[in-house]
Parts: sequence; structure tokens; C-alpha cells
Amino acid sequence: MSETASSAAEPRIRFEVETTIPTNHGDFRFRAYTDTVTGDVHLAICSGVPRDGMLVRVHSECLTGEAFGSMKCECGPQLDAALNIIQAEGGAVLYLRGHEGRGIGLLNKLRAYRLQEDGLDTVDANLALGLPADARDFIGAAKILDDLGVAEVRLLTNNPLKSQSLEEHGIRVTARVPLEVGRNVINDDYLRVKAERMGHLFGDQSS
Ligand SMILES: Nc1nc2c(ncn2[C@@H]2O[C@H](COP(=O)(O)OP(=O)(O)OP(=O)(O)O)[C@@H](O)[C@H]2O)c(=O)[nH]1
Ligand SMILES: [Zn+2]
Repeated sequence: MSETASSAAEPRIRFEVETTIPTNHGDFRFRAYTDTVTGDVHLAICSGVPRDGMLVRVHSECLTGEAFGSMKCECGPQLDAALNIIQAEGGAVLYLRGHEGRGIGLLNKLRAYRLQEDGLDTVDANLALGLPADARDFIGAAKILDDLGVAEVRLLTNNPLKSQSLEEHGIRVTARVPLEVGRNVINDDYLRVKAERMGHLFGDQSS
């Protein structure tokens, strides 16, 4: 695990600083990394000593869901639940900036929300903007795990493609642990579309 900021031949992520932050979910070590390609600052929010087999949540930034309690998605409740579980069990939340709106950014996500007001679903709204339904990559997350000395994880997600993407970048995902929280009357349809069009697994499909 890097212990000092380094400027050696630039790898994809650069460790910057580590500090403890007490939160409503308990104390965590926050480790900050700069993505040297995008400039985004990602966080590894760690409880306990990182180790192979630990529980990991790879979480995409969602300002509307996490800071403002938007009911259009379930990101806020998922982040809260992940922090609680990882505080209890040990592990890490990798909080990926630059993943806002599945990688299209805040402004385009709000444009997509505007189109959703006219009846487009979460996939078609992105496509109507000329953008991919999902523009994220998970190489930064894999490189942060490398830095933590972790090659094998149990992943908290409902999205099997996230496990697949980590595996493609050299991280072994030994189990997918469902994270089904935050369903409400407003996002029920949105979650159905994620299951039908984006491969997310909920409820009975989950096992
Ligand atoms: N473009 C777009 N992005 C959205 C929308 N709703 C949520 N998001 C973004 O989606 C990202 C989270 O992705 P999700 O598809 O909800 O879930 P996931 O990360 O693939 O899978 P889980 O690990 O199960 O949470 C966050 O960055 C949100 O800002 C939407 O309607 N349109
Ligand atoms: Zn969200």
C-alpha cells in the first residue's frame, strides 16, 4: 500500500493522502487517489486492514441521490447501507468520482432527467443525447485495489457487469453480495428498467 504521495512514472492512479474521518457510520480511513488520466479524485473509504476476500463496494458518485436525497435512484440508501455493512465487517467503499450519471457527468444526467420527464426511460434518455447508456470504466477501482494489496474481493452490487469489469482488470470477484435498498414509489419503474435493459439483478433473480 502506498504510504506517501508519489510522482514516479505515472501509473493510472496516484495515492495522495490518508486520514481518519469520523462519520455517522463510524470511523473510516479515507485514502485519496488522483486518476492521472481523467484528473478525478477517487476515495478508498476503509474499515480495518485491507485484505484479500474483504467486502468491497465500488460506488459511482451520484450528487442528486447522495447529497439531496433524490428519490429517482437508490444511490443514497446504497451508499449508507454499504458504509454500515463495511463498518461492521471490515472492507472498503471505493467512491468513484467522474462516474456521475454513469459516466456522462452531472449536466448530462440532468439533461437525461429532463428527457425522462417526457417519458424516456433511463437508457433511452442517454441514447437520445447521443451518449452511451453506461460510459463508466472500472480500471481506476481495480488499480486502487492493487494499491491496497487486494487481489480478491466480495463485491456489494446488483450489477454483474461491474464484477465482470473488475475481473477484466485483474481483480478476482469471489462473490456478488446483493445491495437491494432504497426502492420507493418513484424509482420502482427505474429499477425495473435497470433489470430489464441493463442486466441488474433484483429479488428472485439475485441468487
Ligand atoms: N445517466 C443516468 N445516470 C443515472 C440515472 N440514475 C442514476 N444514475 C447514475 O447511475 C450511477 C449508479 O449506477 P446504477 O446503474 O444505479 O448502479 P450500478 O452502480 O451499475 O450498480 P449497483 O452496484 O448495483 O449500484 C450513479 O452515478 C448515478 O448518478 C439516470 O437516470 N440516468
Ligand atoms: Zn443516483
